[in-house]
Amino acid sequence: MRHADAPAPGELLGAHYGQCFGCGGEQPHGLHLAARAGEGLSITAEFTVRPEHQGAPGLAHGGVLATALDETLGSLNWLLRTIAVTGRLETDFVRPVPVGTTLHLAAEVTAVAGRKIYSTATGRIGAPDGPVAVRADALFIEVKVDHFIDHGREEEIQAAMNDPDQIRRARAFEVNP
Ligand SMILES: CCCCCCCC/C=C\CCCCCCCC(=O)SCCNC(=O)CCNC(=O)[C@H](O)C(C)(C)COP(=O)(O)OP(=O)(O)OC[C@H]1O[C@@H](n2cnc3c(N)ncnc32)[C@H](O)[C@@H]1OP(=O)(O)O
Repeated sequence: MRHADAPAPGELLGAHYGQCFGCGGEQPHGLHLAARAGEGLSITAEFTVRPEHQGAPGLAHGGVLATALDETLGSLNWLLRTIAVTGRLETDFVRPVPVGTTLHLAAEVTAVAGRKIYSTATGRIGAPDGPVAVRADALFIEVKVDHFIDHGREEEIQAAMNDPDQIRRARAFEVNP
């Protein structure tokens, strides 16, 4: 079920962490992916491929495209107000994606079973109804905030803990009645 306090359909979701390679605004080479809440348990997102994202000349690296899918699927957490990490990500690369392309991504939750959140996403070239370039199916696993505190490098964890905005976000996610 979509959480009662989930962002409204159409609302832009901010970054869950400023240094995130997928969505963070403070990460110069990151994807700067911008996600928006959809209806029900769905999300849309856009990501424009820049020269620093190349694999082959003029084409996006597959791992970067997998990151865009991972980040979009991870954004579904905002609708469940659950903290979850990627356990499994199965990706289909259907078409090459040139530098300069805006990839239009759409993701939805397909099932939740205990801590397991199943979801699926597509990325289309140039427009929300453009040709499909990438697809992914994922399994995210719900974790407590301790997951990050226990495993993250000390200096970034300390910086995050000293950032009231970051703490507020973490707490907001953990409240999941
Ligand atoms: C003050 C600090 C503030 C910080 C605040 C931060 C707030 C941020 C908010 C939001 C952050 C979101 C960030 C999103 C970023 C984008 C998404 C990513 O890229 S995430 C990074 C990549 N992923 C990992 O690094 C996971 C590494 N893996 C693990 O840590 C563990 O393996 C983990 C947590 C995923 C599972 O470990 P277990 O010990 O908790 O649980 P077990 O019992 O193993 O699994 C639970 C169930 O899931 C299944 N499962 C687990 N992994 C599976 C897999 N790979 N395939 C199939 N099933 C799997 C198991 O079979 C089990 O199922 P059964 O309950 O028995 O039915």
